[in-house]
Amino acid sequence: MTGFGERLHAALAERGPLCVGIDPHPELLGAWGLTVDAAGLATFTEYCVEAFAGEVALVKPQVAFFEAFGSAGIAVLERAVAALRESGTLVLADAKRGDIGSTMAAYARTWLSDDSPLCSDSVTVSPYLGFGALEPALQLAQETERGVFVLAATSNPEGAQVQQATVADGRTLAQVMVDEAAVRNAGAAVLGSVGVVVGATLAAAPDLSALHGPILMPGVGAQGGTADDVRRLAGDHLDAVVPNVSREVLRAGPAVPALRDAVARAVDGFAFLRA
Ligand SMILES: O=c1ccn([C@@H]2O[C@H](COP(=O)(O)O)[C@@H](O)[C@H]2O)c(=O)[nH]1
Repeated sequence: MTGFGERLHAALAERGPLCVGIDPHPELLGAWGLTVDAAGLATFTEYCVEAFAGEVALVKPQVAFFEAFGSAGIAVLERAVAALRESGTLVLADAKRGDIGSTMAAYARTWLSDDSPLCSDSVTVSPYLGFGALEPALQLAQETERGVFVLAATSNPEGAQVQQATVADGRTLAQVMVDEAAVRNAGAAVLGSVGVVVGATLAAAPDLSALHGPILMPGVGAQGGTADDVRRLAGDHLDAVVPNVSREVLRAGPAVPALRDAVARAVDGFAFLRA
């Protein structure tokens, strides 16, 4: 197996520069004519897997919407992750984990260990307990050739209160997280496996020039970010940016062809990222 960054780079080139989110909001379950319970969640997720598996480069299940249904929801998530990975579609578990090192090690095993039922290709992590606290996840990802996406500058307006605060040398905390990720990617052949999250809703991105890793850009569509915003924030890093779209695609469901058409439209809208 090659490293996650390299596999992601190849998948984006083959299937288009897009991450599609599986976010089973209660409103969407209702709009799809499904019950807001574990059975509705299972059907919603099956439609998504059928529409996206083998078609999309990266799929990002939002773990919170599965956890909300307890063990039955987690079972749905386990099946979806396995089916997507089996099809060759890379999976990013959006779990945003971050804790003291010993607890972080357990989170890392959950999402990044070969023998875990939730084992994914990559996971989102929060560095705001200190980047060093992420070490168990960074280490396991390296050992198992998986990836992590570190929250740097998130798409929600509240994030700025913490992420735009500055440290002694004048850098923002968001920039510190990007720079820490860059250290981990040094020497990677194509693209490193430590990505960052930079919201498509931001006025400006941190300096990404040294990152050499994937840049997940959520916030397009439902949160107001546009393809032009992605272009503006991507700067010179077109082949590293992966826009995420969740509700904007999912609102086209539940018909599988309609979901696939929505994916195709989104990929077309980001054609400039292939440059
Ligand atoms: O900064 C961030 C980090 C993660 N997200 C997640 O991405 C999707 C966005 O969903 P949309 O429906 O396209 O708005 C969702 O799962 C968020 O938790 C983010 O939006 N911003």
